[in-house]
Amino acid sequence: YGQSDEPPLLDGEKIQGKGQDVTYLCPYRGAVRGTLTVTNYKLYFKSSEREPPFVLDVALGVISRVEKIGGATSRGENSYGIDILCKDMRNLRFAHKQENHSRRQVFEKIQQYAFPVSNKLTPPFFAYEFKEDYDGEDGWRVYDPVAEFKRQKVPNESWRVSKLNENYDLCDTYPAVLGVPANCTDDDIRNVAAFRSKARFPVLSWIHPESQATITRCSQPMVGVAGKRNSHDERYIQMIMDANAQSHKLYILDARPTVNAVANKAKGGGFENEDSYQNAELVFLDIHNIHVMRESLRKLKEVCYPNIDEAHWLSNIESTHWLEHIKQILAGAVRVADKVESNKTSVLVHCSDGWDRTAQLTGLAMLMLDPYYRTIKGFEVLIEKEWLSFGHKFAQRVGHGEDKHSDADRSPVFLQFMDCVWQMTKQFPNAFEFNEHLLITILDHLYSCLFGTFLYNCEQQRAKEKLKHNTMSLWSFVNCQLEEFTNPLYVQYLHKHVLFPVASLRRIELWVGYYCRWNPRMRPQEPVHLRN
Ligand SMILES: CCCC(=O)OC[C@@H](COP(=O)(O)O[C@@H]1[C@H](O)[C@H](OP(=O)(O)O)[C@@H](O)[C@H](O)[C@H]1O)OC(=O)CCC
Repeated sequence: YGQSDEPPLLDGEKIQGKGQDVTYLCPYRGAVRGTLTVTNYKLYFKSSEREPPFVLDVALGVISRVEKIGGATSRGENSYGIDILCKDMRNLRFAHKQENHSRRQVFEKIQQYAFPVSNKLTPPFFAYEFKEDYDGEDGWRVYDPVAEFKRQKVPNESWRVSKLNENYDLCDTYPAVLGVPANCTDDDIRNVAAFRSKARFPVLSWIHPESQATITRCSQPMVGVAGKRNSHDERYIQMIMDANAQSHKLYILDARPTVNAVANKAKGGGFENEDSYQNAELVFLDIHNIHVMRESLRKLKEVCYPNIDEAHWLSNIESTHWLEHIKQILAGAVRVADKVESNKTSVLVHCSDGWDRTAQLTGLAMLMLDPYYRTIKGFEVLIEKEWLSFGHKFAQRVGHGEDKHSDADRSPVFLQFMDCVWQMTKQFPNAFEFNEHLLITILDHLYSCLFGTFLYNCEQQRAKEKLKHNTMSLWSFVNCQLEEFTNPLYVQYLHKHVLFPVASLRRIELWVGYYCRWNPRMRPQEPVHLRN
């Protein structure tokens, strides 16, 4: 056949628009002439004069902003076209010929299908139209909360599995199935939930198989400026402590900087007063909020794309503070893991809402403490449990389908978690069954909206949308080709269970494989065919 410029189409994918004789202004390879095709899922550019052909294959979900460059009167070379800002650290610029009148159609189709929620398309995401067999793998069956509790030998004499939230009317952002102290009553739970922000009361994340020390998680107590107390909350935390016979102490690790924890009092929130929680020790971990992290990544993108100023590389990276934030998160998780493992003492982790920094800390600590989560299936369970089922607001933090690129609720919280996981794989190269390609693939599909896995903000919404029935799980795609995502250096650790990464800046590296992935100079010569 001739060199067709038609994109390969997925099941359910249809071409919506096409621009002939468009020029992609590649920051590294210069101007590339070719054809730009827009479908209901992706943007596909293929060069017409190069051998081998140069291809760009970009899921529309990764687009954060589309702008027209130049107008009818623009005369300069390549001064008339489209600028596309992406969520995965790159921008794409295409030049059109005015006389072709192709820009409008292409621009409008990209806008329409990159922001299906803002444009009220039905169904709202391509995930609802995409079907694939994946050798019969069903990723929706990877995680079952009761089975995961069973793997942790819960229920036991100290912890029970509660279905009080099965209709999500106790806490609408929590999972239906929860681990709670065995001797607390449902009424206790209702009273404790009333004292915690958004009813996200302390529940079990992980229990140490030998010591029975636990990691529990929650949101901030509604202490407020008046310093309100709640005897149910205080007694409940005592029950968590008593559930661990090894220790008469409990650490409450508040992820926030103290200034923000105090500021939250002004909105009725705040933190536990140690006088009210007798045997608890409160520690602040100094991890900044979603706004600081969003700004930090914005600066990092500026430094990494498109060109890298070799002379100022290190000082530019330092000025983004990104690596300090990564270090702070990893150091916080090490403290959680150390208290549980070395001190055999239970830890309660919280922040303001308990769905961003708390998920980072419990997830990372569980990776350090339990080798199961370092397997591919176990890592999938960890993401389903500590991130998806506990209501990390993926749709809002990523902005799925919305054209609100400056939304203050967007923030790279999950990306930071994956960056910390990558740091751990660098420090322990044979402790993880999965490789860097799995981490990058998960992040690509955090944006792509090809799978139902990361859609919406909490379990209740996902149940309502019947995602398990109407969409494919990302884990189907992963589990049908495990060899692609397996770390060849993996040694099934039989003895050494616990990993303590060194969370100091001298050991933290910039994840160039992700942040500079589009810059061929930063990577061994990439194949010309750039697939996302
Ligand atoms: C006088 C008004 C005081 C006030 O608004 O307090 C509110 C805090 C906002 O609280 P912060 O904790 O700084 O910031 C919050 C956390 O990032 C939280 O994530 P997580 O799950 O990790 O907790 C997000 O879900 C919230 O959207 C965000 O507002 O704002 C500040 O502390 C800014 C500095 C004053």
